[in-house]
Amino acid sequence: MISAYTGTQIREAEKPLLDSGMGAVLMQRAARGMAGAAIAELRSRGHRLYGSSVAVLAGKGNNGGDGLFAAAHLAGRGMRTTAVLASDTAHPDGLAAFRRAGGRVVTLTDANAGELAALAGRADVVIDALLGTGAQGGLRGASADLVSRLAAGSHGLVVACDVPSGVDADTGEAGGPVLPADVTVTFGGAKAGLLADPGADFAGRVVVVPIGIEDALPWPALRRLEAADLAALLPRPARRAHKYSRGVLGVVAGSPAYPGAAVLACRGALAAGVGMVRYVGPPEVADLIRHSCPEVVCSTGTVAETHVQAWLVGAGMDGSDEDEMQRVRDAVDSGLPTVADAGALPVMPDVLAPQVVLTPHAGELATLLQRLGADLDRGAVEASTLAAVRRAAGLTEATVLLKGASTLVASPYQDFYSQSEGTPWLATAGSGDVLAGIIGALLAQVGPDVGRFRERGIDPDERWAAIAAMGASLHGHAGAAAAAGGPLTAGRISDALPEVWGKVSTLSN
Ligand SMILES: NC(=O)C1=CN([C@@H]2O[C@H](COP(=O)(O)OP(=O)(O)OC[C@H]3O[C@@H](n4cnc5c(N)ncnc54)[C@H](O)[C@@H]3O)[C@@H](O)[C@H]2O)[C@@H](O)CC1
Ligand SMILES: Nc1ncnc2c1ncn2[C@@H]1O[C@H](COP(=O)(O)OP(=O)(O)O)[C@@H](O)[C@H]1O
Ligand SMILES: [K+]
Repeated sequence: MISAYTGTQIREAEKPLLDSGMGAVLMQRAARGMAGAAIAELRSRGHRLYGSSVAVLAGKGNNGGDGLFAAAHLAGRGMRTTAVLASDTAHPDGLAAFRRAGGRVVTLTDANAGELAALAGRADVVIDALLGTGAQGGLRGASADLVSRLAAGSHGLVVACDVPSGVDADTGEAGGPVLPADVTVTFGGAKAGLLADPGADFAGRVVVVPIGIEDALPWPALRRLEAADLAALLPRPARRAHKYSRGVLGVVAGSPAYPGAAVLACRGALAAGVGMVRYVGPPEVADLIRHSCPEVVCSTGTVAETHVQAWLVGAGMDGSDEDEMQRVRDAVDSGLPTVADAGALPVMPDVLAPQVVLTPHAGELATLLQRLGADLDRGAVEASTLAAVRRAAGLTEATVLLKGASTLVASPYQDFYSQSEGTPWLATAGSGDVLAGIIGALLAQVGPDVGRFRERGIDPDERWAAIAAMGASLHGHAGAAAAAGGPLTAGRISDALPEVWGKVSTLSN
């Protein structure tokens, strides 16, 4: 499990060490770690260290200090180093070390931003150390101008110091121009803003450098399940298992206009190991399901008549069929774990419960939040994904999964996840229906098994968020495997899932 923290959490963990006079030691650890990561990245790209050039963009705070010390280490390894100071002041010890190591120093002004962007653009490595966790808002003035020009032109490898400058470490919001990093070297623990869009767009690969504060870190602001977590949490059928003991998922989905969504959701669920799928809905949709996936048991019954462990509602529903909408409401009212997607979202009661997993994309989340009184549109959700998904979980008391390049999951309590195993090829029609099917299948199988989660350090009351995150992770892994670098159609995510599941679940912990 990857744990990520807010800047405030990291500062609080650092405080006892800073109070005991260890500040310089922490900075040295950070700077050494950053220099090491830059060297490793350069070598992996076939560069020789000696004679390569590095430009460090240094702000006036401790982030700039880290960057200057790291550049001093690189100068000591034979690299040609230039520091672009963003203001007249710089971290005094960092600057002194940099000068002693033979680095060249230039100061940014409004007049020379273009010239210095060109200079930095010619360096083999750019270290972005303008702003870190102490940033208030995005880059401004000449620094913003420098970064805009650098980002727009050609440049070498970009290593961000702690966070890409201008990305809010807590939220991932970007309040101005940001230089996209190839690698972000972050200190003491990952920052939540590196795992949430738009921050994740700029972070590149994230490398965490321990600096000695790790034991003092609190409960993380955001977590990411890794393959080992999936291995521990995914169900395995017992020897005496039968289809009912393995979990049955009820599906209320599809409409005469969108029957395919129901098929894709059922196929996702079947591929995710559920014992049985029971479909209840209009005969036209049931006919297509019978033809496309004969494993599904179809009926026209009510929710009360259908014995299941979990429900999937809403995929491909357009709200035109009142019987279907009644089934959606009944499924949610049943109190069983329920994944509610697409057409179910507009008819959800305002207040739900954590075993209801809502799966909006950004546009649907904006509509949901507007209904609950918030004044924000799709763009505002996309600019502030973590805050938006948290707000939705807080208001609805449901588990909310926000789909996107990074998929965020918020429980209404304190657990938050970000999964990003997928590929942009997953942005294809029907992909979300498959995700709903996978999550529904997991809810039916592992929803009742609180022990499994407790053993993995997950509070049983918070397991719904973990299950949603497991679904997003499997969906991403399967999508990446199926795409294999090329285009993808949604049905192939399900086709790839059993093999991905098999590989992941045999990993040892
Ligand atoms: N506290 C510590 O001992 C450690 C801190 N570390 C580094 O220190 C960083 C935090 O340092 P600081 O608290 O000095 O903060 P920063 O270096 O992130 O920035 C703060 C400085 O920038 C100015 N500033 C804030 N927002 C601005 C904006 N939008 N535009 C222009 N200037 C702005 C502030 O006035 C302040 O002078 C971390 O990100 C990390 O890189 C590491 O060295 C590890 C140890
Ligand atoms: N750029 C992207 N990178 C990775 N995954 C993505 C990207 N865009 C979308 N996805 C994933 O693809 C799925 C799309 O779901 P959704 O928007 O509901 O599509 P649909 O309604 O067509 O089924 C979600 O799981 C989402 O996280
Ligand atoms: K930075």
